[in-house]
Amino acid sequence: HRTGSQINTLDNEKLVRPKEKLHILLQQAGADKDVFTMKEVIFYLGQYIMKKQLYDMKQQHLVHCADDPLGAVLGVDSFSVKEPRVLFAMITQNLLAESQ
Ligand SMILES: C[C@@H](c1ccc(Cl)cc1)n1cnc(-c2ccccc2)c1-c1c(C(=O)NCCN2CCN(C3CCCCC3)CC2)[nH]c2cc(Cl)ccc12
Repeated sequence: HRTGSQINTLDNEKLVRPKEKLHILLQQAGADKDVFTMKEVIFYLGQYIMKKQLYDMKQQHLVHCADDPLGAVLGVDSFSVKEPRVLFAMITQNLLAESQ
């Protein structure tokens, strides 16, 4: 059977190029390059959510981003960090396929 979290089943070392709006958020979280591994995109988005305190203080797995550019980038008002597949799908829509 498969071990590890479902996050690990996605290729963390694949290189991706964020689209403009997502790239701006990653830069605000401290990123200083144009091409990232998925692992780095996730790390910087986590930093962004922390820095802007977008997570729910009571239910810390909930992220409220309706009034933040993150909401416009992901296309949702809020999400749960407990749904990595949904999250990866929203993030992937903001990535340029590096192979093209
Ligand atoms: C496992 C991981 C994750 C990673 C990918 C996915 Cl698709 C889901 C979930 N994760 C678990 N909780 C979080 C999280 C929760 C609230 C606020 C910020 C981050 C994260 C996220 C990380 C991250 O790099 N996480 C490092 C350790 N986190 C523990 C939680 N810590 C905080 C939780 C809230 C209270 C303060 C500590 C921050 C460091 N990057 C993310 C980016 C987004 Cl778009 C969404 C969520 C996360």
